[in-house]
Amino acid sequence: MEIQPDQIIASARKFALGADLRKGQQARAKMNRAELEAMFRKGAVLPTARTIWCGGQEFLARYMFINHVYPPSIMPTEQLEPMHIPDLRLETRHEGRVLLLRTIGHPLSGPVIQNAVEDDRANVDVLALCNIHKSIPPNSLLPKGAVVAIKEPLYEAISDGKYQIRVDHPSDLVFLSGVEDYIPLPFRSTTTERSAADLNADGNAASAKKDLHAAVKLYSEAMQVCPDQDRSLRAKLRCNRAEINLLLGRFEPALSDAEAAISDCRLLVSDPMATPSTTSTIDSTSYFRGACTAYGLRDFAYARSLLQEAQRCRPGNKTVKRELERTEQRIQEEQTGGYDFDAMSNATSLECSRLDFADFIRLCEVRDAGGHGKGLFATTKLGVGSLVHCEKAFAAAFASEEGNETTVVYDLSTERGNGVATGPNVSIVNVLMEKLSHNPRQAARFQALHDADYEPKLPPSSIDGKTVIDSFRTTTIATTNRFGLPSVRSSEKHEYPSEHEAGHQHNEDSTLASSAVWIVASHINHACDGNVVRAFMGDMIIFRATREIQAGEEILTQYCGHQVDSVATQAHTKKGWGFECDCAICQADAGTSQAMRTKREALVAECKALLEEFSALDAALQYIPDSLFVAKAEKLREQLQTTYPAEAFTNRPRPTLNILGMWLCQAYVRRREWKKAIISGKLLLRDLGYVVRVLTTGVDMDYANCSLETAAVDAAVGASKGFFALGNAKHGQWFEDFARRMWMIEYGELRGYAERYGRWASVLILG
Ligand SMILES: C[S@@+](CC[C@H](N)C(=O)[O-])C[C@H]1O[C@@H](n2cnc3c(N)ncnc32)[C@H](O)[C@@H]1O
Repeated sequence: MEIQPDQIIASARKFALGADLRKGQQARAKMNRAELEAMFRKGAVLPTARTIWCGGQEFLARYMFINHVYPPSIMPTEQLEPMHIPDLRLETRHEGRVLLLRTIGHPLSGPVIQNAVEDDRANVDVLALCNIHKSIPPNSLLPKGAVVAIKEPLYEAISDGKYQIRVDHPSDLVFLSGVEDYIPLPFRSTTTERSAADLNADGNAASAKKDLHAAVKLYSEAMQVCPDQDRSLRAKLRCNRAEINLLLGRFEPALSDAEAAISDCRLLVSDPMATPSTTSTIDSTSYFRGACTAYGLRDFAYARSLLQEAQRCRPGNKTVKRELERTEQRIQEEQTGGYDFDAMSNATSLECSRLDFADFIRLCEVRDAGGHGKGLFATTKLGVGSLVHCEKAFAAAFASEEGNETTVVYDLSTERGNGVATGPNVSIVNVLMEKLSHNPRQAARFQALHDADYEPKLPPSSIDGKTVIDSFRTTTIATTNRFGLPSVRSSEKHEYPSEHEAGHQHNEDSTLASSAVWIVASHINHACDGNVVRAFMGDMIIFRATREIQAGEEILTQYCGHQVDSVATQAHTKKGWGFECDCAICQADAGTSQAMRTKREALVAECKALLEEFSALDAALQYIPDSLFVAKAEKLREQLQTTYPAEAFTNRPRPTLNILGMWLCQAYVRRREWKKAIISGKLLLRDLGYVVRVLTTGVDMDYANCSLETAAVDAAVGASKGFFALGNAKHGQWFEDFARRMWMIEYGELRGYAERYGRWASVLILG
């Protein structure tokens, strides 16, 4: 049976209303220890996810609902008053209190990680950790027998009649070593202290088994017991831990370890106990680790200087030489924007979406954009098609990496989900929480992004050895700033609009189940007629100018596709991003009467029906549209045009005309009606805001008010084929060059062009 997301959300909302009525009460009929032990026995698995239908597609999805929004605890554990499980009250956050618990089962992992827990009086319950990145093995997080503090816990009923202590902010859970003096006696650790060398050896063994989280923990424990005077072992431990943190993407702690190891090595040189060969090995390793982490933090200049030091320690080392060359290439890219886009495209695949390229962000700057908050502005004049900005994602979650089982997180208080309205979305928030929690300086950059006035704004701080990050604020920032992106690249066949669909890929396109956040690009504000378009290759976002941009001009992009009119567009931007678009197209449409809008809406529905009818025939037969179809389409197009007040829309895009315009261009090519192919191509370009003048001497094109979409390429291909067929090779070539150039701007590369327009040609041969 098909289940729609709306049904799931409605039943969760009903449940949450019921649960709120029990706020402050004690839980009744809870599971006992035996039941919990059975549920969390070794090897147990959660029931599989439910199949749901979303955006016309079938998905396996798990749902997680947020009913309470609250900030993370900023209190150190020892300053909180201990409580016990029976003190917990439903739907309540227990401020100023702490639960000291021990896990008694084996963790289960779904949208959250759960385990059974007990307090020191043998009361039991369920603990649930939210916002945990899937790369963290549940068993390394909540293994049986772990002693943890849950700061200012939230207790809630969950929809299947059970209860849970819910942790939304990872820093609200603190692992205890068992020696803290506030720990209840039954939870005290009885193990004897082990030497740093033994712990280091265990860390190495865990690392060899790719148990990275265990390895970091062991090296950290070794650091704690390593004698200060054993500088050689300290430096080794730091290098080892840096290597593992590097693999885990925890670059900031990795860099501080590498830098501390470098300082240790400086002291080792003058240490009579240390042998020169050991010192030299540790020395070059620490420089190399430092360089790799600086590279991971995208500080390529610093990475280069550390690699040069590593090279000094180990002249002729091939790995160092190779890394130095790679780093030089990144420095070149960030200075000149001279990317090898073919290499970028070729490097991108379903299996590899995270690319190794630098950012080119030198041509723009972030500054105040008046009523639009901050914005991105050109610092230099940029020509049509020029590369404006290219950036690697700060954090990305790819549907291809996540598999087809998706977690849909839905906030019942804000009625917002991570893509639930139009399609499941993999969890960018979990990716962000992992990155921010271990890279506080990076967290500060992310938290400076637009947060839709979220309160409270807690700066990243370290409490109980953990970086405090508010997962709800992170979700808000991610929702406001992320872009939906294709799993591979924009030019993939299935990622660009089919011939009957106009518009860009945008955030709410259900095919774009992946999403990512780019720090600098997040400052770009919206306009329906933006002056740049974005393309994606893996996790790189590429903006090119669709028209000439003056120095000092604001860079603007389309967040979402065109709606039927400005009222609908403004309602859409208001709902999604909290503002009403006031771009030139929306302003031009403001004078359109309500009667005209209603008429337009009805005509757009008619267009869609007509083109769907045609699609069904076309798919089966490679059908050449007959004259009746074409006449109907032409008439509809003319009627639609009358719904745009002529004066207000002179040289302005009339977005709803694109759908029919694209279809007509192709239809005339298929029917070999070459004059009409040229006329409809020119008309469509005009409807996109280009001013085209075809003179005997050449073609004159004014881009000033254009809105670049695939429709522009279709229009130019139609005109080009028409001119060539009628023997005007000069104009035919001009439009073909224009078509390729527009494709390149829109998709960042020519890949996909031949495939799309080759199909037009193959239909011709058949016809
Ligand atoms: C991705 S951020 C863009 C950068 C943002 N202006 C800032 O200050 O960081 C999206 C937010 O910018 C604002 N914004 C974007 N385009 C706008 C527009 N055309 N008019 C008014 N506000 C806009 C809205 O507040 C929106 O939620």
